[in-house]
Amino acid sequence: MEAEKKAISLLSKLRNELQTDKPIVPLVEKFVDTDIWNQYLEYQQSLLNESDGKPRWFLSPWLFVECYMYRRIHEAIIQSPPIDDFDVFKESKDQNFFESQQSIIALCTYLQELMKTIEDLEDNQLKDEFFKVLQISLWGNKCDLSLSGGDTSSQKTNIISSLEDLKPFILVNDMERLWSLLSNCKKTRERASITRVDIILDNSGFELITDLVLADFLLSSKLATEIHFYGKTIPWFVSDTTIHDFNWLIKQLKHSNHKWMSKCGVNWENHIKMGRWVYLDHMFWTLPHEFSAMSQVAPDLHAELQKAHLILFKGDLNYRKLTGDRKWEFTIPFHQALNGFHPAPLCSIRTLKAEVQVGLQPGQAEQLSASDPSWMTSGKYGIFQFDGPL
Ligand SMILES: O=P(O)(O)OC[C@H]1O[C@](O)(CO)[C@@H](O)[C@@H]1O
Ligand SMILES: [Mn+2]
Repeated sequence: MEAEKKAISLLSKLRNELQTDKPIVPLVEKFVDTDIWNQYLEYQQSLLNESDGKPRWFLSPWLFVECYMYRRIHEAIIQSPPIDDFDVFKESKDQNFFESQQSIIALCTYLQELMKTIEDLEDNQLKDEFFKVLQISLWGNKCDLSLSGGDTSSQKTNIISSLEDLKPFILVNDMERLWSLLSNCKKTRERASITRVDIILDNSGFELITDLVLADFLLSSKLATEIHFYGKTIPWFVSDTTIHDFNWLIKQLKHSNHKWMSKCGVNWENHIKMGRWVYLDHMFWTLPHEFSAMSQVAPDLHAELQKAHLILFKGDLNYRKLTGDRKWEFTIPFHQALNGFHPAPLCSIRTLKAEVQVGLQPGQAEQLSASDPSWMTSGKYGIFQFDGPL
């Protein structure tokens, strides 16, 4: 109880700093990333003129301040042993999973049915199925909890039957290019050589299920032979996946009473055991840096990603970090907005929740603004935006 009281008082202090636009203060508790965070704060300070004073909540870049808020929430927890490994968002993440049960059952059933015939599918049928699981994973990204302030945001309808109706909401659609890349890898792959797809995960609960369905499909269709998943080392943006969420979810499936749900759980655990699926994390994903800084700030991670044949970045926050969260012209090429970040061919799979979007056709953004003013932030629109081999 003493620890809880302490954490709550630290969190109240944080809320007060935020609400009254106080200066952003350095982190105090020693942790693996403390020095890097404090250096980044100094860098933000260096961008200001003398007269502008200190970085502050209402004034500093949103990407930085929003990441900092989640890192300070974590600081309040690690400063309060013995509850220093408590995940303040765990309850809402689990709730999202349980509330999405029906959709999860539908997905697991769909996947297991597909598995029965996958070996016999013609190329064009396989491509159709690939596009389906990609779209499932895209719309799975609607269900994050940070947009709703942690309120429930689960998937209650059957996503598979909605795919056709949702197609007009895909603003950039590079699915064909993903197919070309992976089907080419499959055709030209020598025996025993590998095709590795890395998935930079976003939210736990329903979205994670959709990502695992995609990952399982990639293996079963032989479009890939190995999947590396990246999650977060600390609770992040309410719903993001940590190793505990990842393991918890697979266990939930495995022990489910539903035949196909538990089959998925068993298969997925097996993928992990056999090393076909590898879960990794790295502190870089919970730093405030944009991805073009990765080769400098986290060269080991950058070198690791270079070994992938394709990297899929799930979610809105990853898109903001890919593009540096800048006020880009809507028509600027994605490649340019990446600002030199290209460890391997990569694709953003994201529903739009923040005001950054590049690579649109001339006039497309203007048309959207006229017909649907909240198009950039409602999560209603989505993209598959690919930056191919150089
Ligand atoms: O889980 P996702 O798709 O990264 O969404 C997180 C997004 O939600 C917000 O926290 C609130 O809209 C954005 O700032 C952030 O980019
Ligand atoms: Mn998220």
